[in-house]
Amino acid sequence: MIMLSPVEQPPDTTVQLPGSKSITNRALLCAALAEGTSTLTGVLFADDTRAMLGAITALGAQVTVDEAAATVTVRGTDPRAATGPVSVFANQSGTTARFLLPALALRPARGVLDGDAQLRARPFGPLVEALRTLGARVEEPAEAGRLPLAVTGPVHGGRVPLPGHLSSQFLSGLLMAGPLMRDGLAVELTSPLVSVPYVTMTAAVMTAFGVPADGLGVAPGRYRATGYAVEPDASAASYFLAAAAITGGRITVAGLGTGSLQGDVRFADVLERMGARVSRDADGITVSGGEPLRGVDVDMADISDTAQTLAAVAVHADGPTRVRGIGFIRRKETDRLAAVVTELRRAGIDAEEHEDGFTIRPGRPAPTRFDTYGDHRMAMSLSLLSLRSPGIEIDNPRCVAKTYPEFFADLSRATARA
Ligand SMILES: O=C(O)C1=C[C@@H](OP(=O)(O)O)[C@@H](O)[C@H](O)C1
Ligand SMILES: C=C(OP(=O)(O)O)C(=O)O
Repeated sequence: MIMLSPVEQPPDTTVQLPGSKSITNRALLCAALAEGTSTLTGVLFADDTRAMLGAITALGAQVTVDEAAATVTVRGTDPRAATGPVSVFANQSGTTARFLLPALALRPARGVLDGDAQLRARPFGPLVEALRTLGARVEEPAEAGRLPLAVTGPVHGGRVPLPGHLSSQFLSGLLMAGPLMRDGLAVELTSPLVSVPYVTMTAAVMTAFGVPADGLGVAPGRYRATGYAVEPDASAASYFLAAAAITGGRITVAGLGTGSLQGDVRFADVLERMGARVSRDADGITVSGGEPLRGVDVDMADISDTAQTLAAVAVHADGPTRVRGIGFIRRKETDRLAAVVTELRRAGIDAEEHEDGFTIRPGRPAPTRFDTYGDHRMAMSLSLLSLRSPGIEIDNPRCVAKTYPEFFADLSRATARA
């Protein structure tokens, strides 16, 4: 449990955040599949990226880590030449699991993929079906469409139908393995794609490793080793930008410029619509207190990792906030719609769950010990309620280690609290 106290004065600071989880895990996988040795800088070290480091090592890549310098070198491998069985444990990491399964399917040997209980509860069915269509044998020893899974390739590639409404990670994972498939890959989406900017990010990272890709297909080819600088994490940035909006202070997130690959930088646009003052340049994003915050009606299907952050901001607005388009976040680390509404109600806030989102009405949070459901984003978002209200406690705060082990220390420093 961690107890947080309100800020004494609004922050006025610049923060340097750890590297993007999503970009780190893409760059690690592309480097692992590349010819030659790549050097990645600005790398995130957290549970999710450690899971990916373990996974690419199991694939046969040679990895050297310099955590203090946030640097990893990766000598790539060709999984198509693999001989023996391997097993990969993705822990709680959706990206690691959904990106690794297609990579394991490149191997002409058996690969087993598993994760912890939280990840075992998340869907893999569309990926299982797609890999079968592409020529792999997939065993589902527990439950259909759930981890653990065992895959034996090699996949030959070609055309494949894929639903898009559950997660974009299936598409990203298939695309990254695509160039190593004999026939390349052409995906036909059978339902609307969620989290679209993450697929654009996938294509951008693939292109940086020498394989031009669009968001739906890729020709056969090899990745080339490269030097790659990972941007700071834009989802992590949402907590700091929200803190500035809630307190009326100023926080600049360095290194997240207008050219960012991460869709979640658009969380700042939502704050701007709520009345916060936002400025962006090539080096960073700044939020500084503007007018009193207004409620908004917003579709967050592209930036759903920031929906819980917005719920915390919405508590401090002067009218209701309605968030739409994110029914699929019920299948993340927890049912995030139910969790955020349940916890805000626990603090006496008027919050309502909808099939596709939630409505939050402003209020003053009562002293509350919040449950986090083992979801790092519940912990990080709910901690923002402490900025202006006393008596806020967060249960199991260590769950932030999934993507941001130093979150509480960094938030305390940025908002000048002990
Ligand atoms: O591809 C990625 O890096 C991610 C895609 C998103 O997941 P979905 O596509 O499942 O929404 C996001 O929530 C997750 O944190 C990271
Ligand atoms: C949903 C998330 O992660 P993943 O799907 O990569 O486990 C997240 O980081 O909020």
